[in-house]
Amino acid sequence: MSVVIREDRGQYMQNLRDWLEQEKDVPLEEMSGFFKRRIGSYEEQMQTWKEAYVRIADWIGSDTKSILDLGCGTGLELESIFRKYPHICVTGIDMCSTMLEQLERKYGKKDIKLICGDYFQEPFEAAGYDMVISFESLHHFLPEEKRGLFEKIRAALRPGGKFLEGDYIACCEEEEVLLRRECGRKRKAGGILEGQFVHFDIPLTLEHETELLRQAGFSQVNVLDCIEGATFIEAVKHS
Ligand SMILES: C[S@@+](CC[C@H](N)C(=O)[O-])C[C@H]1O[C@@H](n2cnc3c(N)ncnc32)[C@H](O)[C@@H]1O
Repeated sequence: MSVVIREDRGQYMQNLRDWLEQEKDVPLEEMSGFFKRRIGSYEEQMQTWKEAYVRIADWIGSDTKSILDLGCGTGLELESIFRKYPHICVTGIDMCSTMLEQLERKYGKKDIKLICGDYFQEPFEAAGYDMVISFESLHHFLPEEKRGLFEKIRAALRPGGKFLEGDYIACCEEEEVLLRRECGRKRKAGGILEGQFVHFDIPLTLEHETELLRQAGFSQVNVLDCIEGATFIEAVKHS
């Protein structure tokens, strides 16, 4: 399927440039602190993607018994999944304990295991999951960081398993380059150490994101849809 990432690319890029100029002196915030400070309004903010949260369940195969959710946050993407598959077994990883506490309050009675940690560092059970999902989390990382993570995701899937990524994808190379450059500038200005995670969006273009998935060994990579700027990509691990 060919998807349109932004309907009005020219206007979108102009708005982005204006916003970056307006925010140029705003310091970066460390990742988990960013979400912790916003926990009160977080779920309301994320309603931009309410349709995406509902649609995500359509892409979970009916034979899926176990899911690994990377950057699960408060579990917004799990609502439609649990509604459709109440007995599905979920492992959720997130580095923000405050987000996980909210998830626990909602889904504590479900078959769910929560890990408070960094998904780049946490080991994943080899061939342990039918699906790996991640919604609106991976666009904070550089391609060289994501490449190794995609290999780890592939190894965590059973043969025939799928990785479903729903994320912010840059509409053009200019957006990818502009945001990465601005992130680098802000990191330098704030004296942020290499390897420290900050909340700043550095999405890749669809071409670059899907190429990384192929490089990680996924032979079939399908673009499913783009809903309110969240692009869904399915990467299949062949048996
Ligand atoms: C925008 S929120 C999305 C959360 C959830 N998927 C949703 O849609 O509501 C991004 C989440 O990714 C988590 N996150 C970012 N980088 C992470 C990392 N390296 N390891 C674990 N969690 C991470 C953040 O703590 C945050 O909860």
